[in-house]
Amino acid sequence: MKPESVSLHPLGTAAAPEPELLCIFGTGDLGRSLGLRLLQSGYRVVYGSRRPHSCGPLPQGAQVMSHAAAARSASLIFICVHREHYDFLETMAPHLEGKVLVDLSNNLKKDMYPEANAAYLQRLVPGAAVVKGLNTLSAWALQNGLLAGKQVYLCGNSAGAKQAVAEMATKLGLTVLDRGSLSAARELEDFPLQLFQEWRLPLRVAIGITAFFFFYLLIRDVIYAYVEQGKDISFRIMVSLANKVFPIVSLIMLSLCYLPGVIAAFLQLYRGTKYRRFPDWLDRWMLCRKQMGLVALGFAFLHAIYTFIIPIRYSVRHKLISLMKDNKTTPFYFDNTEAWATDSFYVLGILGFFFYVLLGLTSLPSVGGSLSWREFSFIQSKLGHLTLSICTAHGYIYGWNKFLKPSTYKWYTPPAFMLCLIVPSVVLVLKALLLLPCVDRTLTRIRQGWERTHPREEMGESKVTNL
Ligand SMILES: NC(=O)C1=CN([C@@H]2O[C@H](COP(=O)(O)OP(=O)(O)OC[C@H]3O[C@@H](n4cnc5c(N)ncnc54)[C@H](OP(=O)(O)O)[C@@H]3O)[C@@H](O)[C@H]2O)C=CC1
Ligand SMILES: [Fe+3]
Repeated sequence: MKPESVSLHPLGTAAAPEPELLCIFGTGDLGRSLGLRLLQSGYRVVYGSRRPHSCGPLPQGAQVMSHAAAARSASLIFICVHREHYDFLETMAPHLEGKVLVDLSNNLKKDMYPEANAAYLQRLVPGAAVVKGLNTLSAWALQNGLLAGKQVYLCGNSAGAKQAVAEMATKLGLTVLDRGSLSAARELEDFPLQLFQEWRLPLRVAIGITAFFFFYLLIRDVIYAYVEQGKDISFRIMVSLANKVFPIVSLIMLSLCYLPGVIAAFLQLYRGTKYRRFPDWLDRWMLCRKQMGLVALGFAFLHAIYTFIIPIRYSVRHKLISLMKDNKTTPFYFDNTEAWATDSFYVLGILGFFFYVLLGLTSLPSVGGSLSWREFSFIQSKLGHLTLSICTAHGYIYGWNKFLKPSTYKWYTPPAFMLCLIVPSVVLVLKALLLLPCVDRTLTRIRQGWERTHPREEMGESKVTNL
């Protein structure tokens, strides 16, 4: 029997379609990095350049031609040229008829031009479908392949054109978010200009608290010793003073993460509804809680590291050795209470830091994303308040025997650690009030949509409707 004929070609090779050809105008930083990434994702790339023969090194495998020739060969064109040079595209308009143009341009500052770059491009080339997007990427991220899961925005008037760009972006590993029509282009162009937007408030608060406590401690510790005792202990600025400032800032910042939640709860209780907007300042505060927490964690890290180096400092070693040499060791009786206090102080510090790190880890998108909403809110709220309680207790135990000593109040001022306990204590007391069964029940009902209507408001409203 004759055997059945078998194809000697590997499966599907003969039928494999040629990879799609994409065009890039501009052989600058962005053009080159984007081309490289597209080639690595399996596309073919053709560059359109003013100087096809002298445009410098391009990614291996890419072709380079004049703008017109490159535009003819592809249906999707990335415009990697600064807006200032877009005018050449007007003369190119006949070659760009029916093409999808991706505008990746950014400006140096907001409102530089009366219209968005993408709208300007659409006006220059009315026959093309302009899509604004990918402009939040950087040439550096493209070059180094740091794209996985990164969110990019698109907008444009043609659904088909947006679909084509979205498919390409997904293939690069990006997550695409459609922001609607081309009228959103200005908003998209403003995104890259927002420099660390969510970090500004937390950083400003952290710098403010750090500066205040640094000078407060400088006056109380260093200047006081110089003026009252004639001692120069300015070297303490480097470690002792810094290691007092860091935990203080950390604890205050941590409590500032939980204070807006507590204020919001009281506001909801007072208003008897959750359907009224919070004041703007509270909204803004709530939105930067994660950043506040991370700044707090940073300062806690510094405190932990600084604490480790204390025993190896020159001044500490000097003090110990001179005590031993002079044989001036004062009788050192064992005090059980003191032992309990110091051990508890260290243990609370360690536990507090451990929960702090746990909180920080759950704020990472990769970890937080794997948790359900209940798990996430349990960790951020219950574990958060537990961390705050432990760290506050750490602070109280630090000063347990100092509160009543007159020598603590140099120049009639309270020590810094006492001041820093005010905000966390207030937060914890308010939180404890919210946990009272009667308050908690009402708050839970409000959060489930129940509303306490004010008879006066009702009357007012009915009066208005009667008029
Ligand atoms: N660099 C980045 O990380 C990012 C840049 N962008 C945006 O991408 C665009 C390009 O940026 P970038 O690549 O950094 O800039 P470059 O200055 O590195 O490159 C711009 C390219 O535009 C072309 N070009 C310059 N002048 C003209 C002209 N008169 N007419 C026609 N083409 C011209 C040139 O290519 P040729 O000589 O081949 O014609 C040049 O290489 C900008 O709008 C920028 O805002 C957006 C996101 C990130
Ligand atoms: Fe501490």
